[in-house]
Amino acid sequence: MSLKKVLIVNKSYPVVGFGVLLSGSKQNILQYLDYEPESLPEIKKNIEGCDALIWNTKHQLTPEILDLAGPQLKAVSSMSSGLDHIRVEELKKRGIALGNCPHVLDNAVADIAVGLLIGAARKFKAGIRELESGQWKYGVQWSTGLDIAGSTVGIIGLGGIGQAIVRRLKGFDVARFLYSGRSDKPQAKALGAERVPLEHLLKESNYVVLACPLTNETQNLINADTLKLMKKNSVLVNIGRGGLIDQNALYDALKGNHIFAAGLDVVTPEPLPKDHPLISLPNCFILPHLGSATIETRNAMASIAANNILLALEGKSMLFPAY
Ligand SMILES: O=CC(=O)O
Repeated sequence: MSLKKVLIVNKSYPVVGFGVLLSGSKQNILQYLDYEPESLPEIKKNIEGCDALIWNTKHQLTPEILDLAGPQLKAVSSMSSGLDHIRVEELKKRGIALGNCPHVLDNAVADIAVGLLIGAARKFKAGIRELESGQWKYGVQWSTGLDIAGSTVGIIGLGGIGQAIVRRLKGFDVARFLYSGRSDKPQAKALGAERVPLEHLLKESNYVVLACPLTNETQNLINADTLKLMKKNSVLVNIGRGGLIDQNALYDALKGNHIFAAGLDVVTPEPLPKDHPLISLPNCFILPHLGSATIETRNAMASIAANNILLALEGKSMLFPAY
């Protein structure tokens, strides 16, 4: 293999990933950039002449950045499952191989979804606030939340993560699992999940879990109109992307108690400014995008991204090609 330049745009890229890249060829030149919000000018400065990119930044990989890289750019891998930060069609048009890291994070993200669901339904945020401010009261009606047993759970997007969520929640004595999405999932039968139209799912579910990718079709899927369909005592969980929800509409629905609570691992923007209105709400339980953040999962993702790149540079198919 001739000398190659791989640009890793990533904060604290796991050492296993470097190991994989170096194992493929001792001749790869590795450049490493920290993933910071302000790093875009630095990325633009360093990208020229790269043969491959590990693109793990919230910045969009745009035609302008691809032009700056140059025509030798052959391969791009995200270190994520979602590809909403990459102009997929543009890369395809230019003949650049593109890959991602799906499946390996399904369990870790599903764990966080269940954590959010319990945390939101059982008022963890309000309870912790009261505990920390010395307001812990005792009373049979204090801080009462919602049961999971006997409930209907609606999963929007029954992919690998959605399925892992259902598997976990089966242990919680959920009465019914519904799902909606673009296609019938063959796995649904064994999981006992029934495919229904979105509107039906929103009306029937006590828990609505967003586990779908962000696309033009799913942008603001949860908005003022769809929130109105949800039950008053329902909980909304989002482990997909912040853009799936119109956050102003969610704020109004939570503030007005039109729905009971929300549990969000993903928001817009990330990081969310500390004075953001959603943070002020006791019934909005927010985590800082921890979905895939376990040591094992991040190592596995780094290794897949590196293998995607190595394979493409060798002219082979990536482990997880996007097209
Ligand atoms: O959010 C995480 C991912 O898409 O991998």
